[in-house]
Amino acid sequence: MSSLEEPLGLGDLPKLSINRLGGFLPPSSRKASADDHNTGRYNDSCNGMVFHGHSHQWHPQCRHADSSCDTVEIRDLPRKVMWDLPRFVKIVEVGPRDGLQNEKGTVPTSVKIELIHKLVAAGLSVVEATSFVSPKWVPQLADAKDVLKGIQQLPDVRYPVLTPNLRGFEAAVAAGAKEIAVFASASESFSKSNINCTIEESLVRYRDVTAAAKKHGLLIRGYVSCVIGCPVEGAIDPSKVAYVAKELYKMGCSEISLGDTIGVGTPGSVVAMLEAVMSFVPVDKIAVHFHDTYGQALANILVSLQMGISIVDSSVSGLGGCPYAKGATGNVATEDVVYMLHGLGIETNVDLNKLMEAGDYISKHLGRPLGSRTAAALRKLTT
Ligand SMILES: CC(C)(COP(=O)([O-])OP(=O)([O-])OC[C@H]1O[C@@H](n2cnc3c(N)ncnc32)[C@H](O)[C@@H]1OP(=O)([O-])[O-])[C@@H](O)C(=O)NCCC(=O)NCCSC(=O)C[C@@](C)(O)CC(=O)[O-]
Repeated sequence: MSSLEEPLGLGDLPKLSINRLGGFLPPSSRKASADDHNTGRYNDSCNGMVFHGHSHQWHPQCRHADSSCDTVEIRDLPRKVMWDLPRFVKIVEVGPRDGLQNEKGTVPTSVKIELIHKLVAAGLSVVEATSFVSPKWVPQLADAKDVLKGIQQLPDVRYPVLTPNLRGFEAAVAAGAKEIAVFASASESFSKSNINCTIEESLVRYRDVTAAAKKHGLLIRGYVSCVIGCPVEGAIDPSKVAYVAKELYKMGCSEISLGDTIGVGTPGSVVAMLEAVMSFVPVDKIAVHFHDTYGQALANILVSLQMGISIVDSSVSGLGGCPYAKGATGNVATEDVVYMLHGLGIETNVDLNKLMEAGDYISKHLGRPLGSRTAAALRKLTT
């Protein structure tokens, strides 16, 4: 990584100036030794804050006088301060589907395919490719078959596609899908406007789809939308989200993605919702999917990580919205998620530079500014 794409976190600290970091971070990620403490080598740079591995407590007042102090790797500090953050987060890139389904104009199939290739080249191991839905409902993705057939699927990369019914499922399999996603809602009103049926009707339908997928040995992702709020019904009770998540899990979804479709969640409401879902679905099977309407998405992701989640959906350049959720903005930008995660010392396997190239490519094609704050800031620094 070049220093410009490096987040101002605990990544490659020697490249960063102490002043820019507010004098807080030490100039190296190696272990601080007792010798360092005695010589006071770290005093200026860390304001006397040090983590004591033996007591598992944060000591803001420590002046490094205790030479027996058993310090932990400084790179690990965020995970200690913020309780057991995961070491690795799997990012599920949803831009080519959730992003492009909301575009007014039609994006050529070749551009969609090139975008997916660029995202995979950036290191993303899951790229949601398209939807096999009714073209009357979502004309933007009417070329689903051509997109899926056109991409060069790599063996270690997943390319899930949305399938709302058996018809979509069969078309997806015929086009080479190895993973499908079913999408239910925790809100009755949204279920009707999005897939034209009640929640219970959708679950019946998805039992057929998931049974067929299992027969074909396909992986199945399950979405619950409106997990915090609905454009019509307002706040959604966490127990409703937990119910739908549990049903999707029971029918064989190996990952349940919880969508704050209109982006109204805050860390407070997200904690309550996740707690309810975690009573029924193991934490390692849960993904979070935040839209950034109120600018809360990164905070919501952080609190989700603190609760043990390690799968995060996001969309390159913040593309997206939902055609049936008026006013909802795009998903949180993948670039911003990667920047935050790398700043926390969490691995993603994603190359931020290459990811930004993908964001640049699609933003230029759509004729709009970069939707990622990280990409926009780094571009300003380099021009
Ligand atoms: C579910 C249906 C199909 C019901 O649609 P319907 O109108 O109730 O059903 P229908 O069976 O009467 O079908 C209508 C027409 O579509 C055709 N059709 C029917 N199925 C298919 C299919 N699979 N592929 C292609 N064509 C299909 C069908 O043949 C018929 O064509 P006609 O006879 O009139 O010429 C429709 O409502 C639909 O496609 N909805 C999808 C809407 C959508 O994609 N919304 C965006 C998803 S985003 C989301 O859910 C949130 C999420 C996941 O991103 C998470 C978050 O952000 O929080």
